[in-house]
Amino acid sequence: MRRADQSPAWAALQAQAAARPVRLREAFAAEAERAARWTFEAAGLRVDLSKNLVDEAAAALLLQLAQDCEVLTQRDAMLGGAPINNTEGRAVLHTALRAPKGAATPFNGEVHAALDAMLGYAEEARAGGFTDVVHIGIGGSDLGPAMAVQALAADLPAGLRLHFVSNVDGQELAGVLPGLDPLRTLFVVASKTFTTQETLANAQAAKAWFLAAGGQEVARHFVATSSNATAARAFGIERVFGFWDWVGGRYSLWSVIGLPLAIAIGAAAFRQLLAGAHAMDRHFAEAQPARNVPLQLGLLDVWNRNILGFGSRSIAPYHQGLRRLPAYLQQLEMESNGKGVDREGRPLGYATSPVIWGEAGTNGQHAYFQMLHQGTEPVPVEFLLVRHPRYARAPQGELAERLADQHCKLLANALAQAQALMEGKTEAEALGERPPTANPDLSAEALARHRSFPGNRPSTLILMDRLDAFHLGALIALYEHRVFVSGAVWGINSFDQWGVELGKALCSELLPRFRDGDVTGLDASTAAALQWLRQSAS
Ligand SMILES: O=P(O)(O)OC[C@H]1O[C@](O)(CO)[C@@H](O)[C@@H]1O
Repeated sequence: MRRADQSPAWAALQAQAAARPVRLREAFAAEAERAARWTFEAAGLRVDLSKNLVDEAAAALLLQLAQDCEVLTQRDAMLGGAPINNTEGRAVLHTALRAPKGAATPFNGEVHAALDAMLGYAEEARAGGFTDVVHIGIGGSDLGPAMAVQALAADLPAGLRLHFVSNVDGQELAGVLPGLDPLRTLFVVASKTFTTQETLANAQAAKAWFLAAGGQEVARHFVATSSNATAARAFGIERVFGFWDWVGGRYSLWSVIGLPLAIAIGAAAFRQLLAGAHAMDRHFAEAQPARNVPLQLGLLDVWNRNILGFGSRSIAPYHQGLRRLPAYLQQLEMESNGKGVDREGRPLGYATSPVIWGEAGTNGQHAYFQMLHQGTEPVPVEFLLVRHPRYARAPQGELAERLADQHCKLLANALAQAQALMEGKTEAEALGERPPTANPDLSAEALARHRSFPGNRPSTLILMDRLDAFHLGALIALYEHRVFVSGAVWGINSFDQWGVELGKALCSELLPRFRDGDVTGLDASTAAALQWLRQSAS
């Protein structure tokens, strides 16, 4: 299997970008079919790549690159259950979690037994008189359910509140507990390993609060989702929903880690989430390379990162329910592809994961879009738009009209931003403008330079009819597979995360020093900070 830089297409892509850079204004003027050509459909999602700096020559070379790097062979190995997480000797089978019952996918029987048990319990909990569910987990054991519960808030039953506690900073838990009735609260402790410092600390504290506040029947009020049932039981939790080592933390929403989401939206909707993801899996497995959306997106990511040199990508969901999507995607992409060596441990000579960041629209517009439009470094932006809003309680009368109008404003803002990034404004176009707030002493030419926009800044539109469980499942699976594709081209293992270990180990060494004040052997900066923090804490 070749690595990206061993493919002849690699150098050809660099040459292509240097010799024939794409100018979007001109490309749209010259290509009547450009929007249609670069718009793809999969599993209910419509993805428009036409405002990216790509052309037919680049597309052909990217497909050649994918072929040389055997991306589709790697895809088939993943789907078939080969141990592609080579540093941990594990298969990577989150796709098996959303395959329908009876499908010829690995572990189908075990998967559906665990799913049925989890969904059966979710329905039990929904009917069990709980008013609050507190989910305690971090990283992949938090971000997926936390993001999805917000995204599907319209499906939550009245009278049920979901809380997510992840940070070891006790202020988060302390902000949640006081509003709770221990007799009507369910705690779900989620940790694949059941060794994670933050989760265990929060779970211990929650249990202590529960007992002190008059809670009884820990077995009814605390359940766990973990692949380490022994540790969960040692912690004192009887009911443990298990899963397998071939489910990576950041790919675990589809497993029992999705329990709080299942409680929030119900078993039927959770199955819809799986169905949406499975529809995307099938598309990824079966669609022709030229129309395969995850493949095309993953290759575009390589083009943007390595050939055009863009160091980050901004996620702009124009949907308040998707406000945690950027955080979710940060883990998905940066923990998966933030690697510096290839699968054999050889250093890479090229960049991997971009920085992923963003904020829900339109809020981001009033914060950092200035930089996106006029900053010195172009940042590809991904706009997510939903045609029909959904509300937990349908607004009535004038409010309904006003909110419908606001939805149009939301969508118009998203399209306008993408347009502005692409079209820009030349100095000549800006020359005649002098807004009342402009300094009268500034020359017309200088002002025009301040008010012009370089344009030609790439963006992608991802559209869907409505944000329901099916479409959310498809969307997340789309992102999972595109991350897989870029990782496969880069020749890296996208499914381990050794980079988180050093900090964890050093934290364990530092923690006792906070108690005894011993700074022996520490670097001067760490020692000084630790001593200062100990003093100010007392
Ligand atoms: O589910 P666990 O084992 O508590 O791990 C939580 C998270 O911690 C990490 O290992 C990183 O520290 C993630 O990969 C994982 O999602």
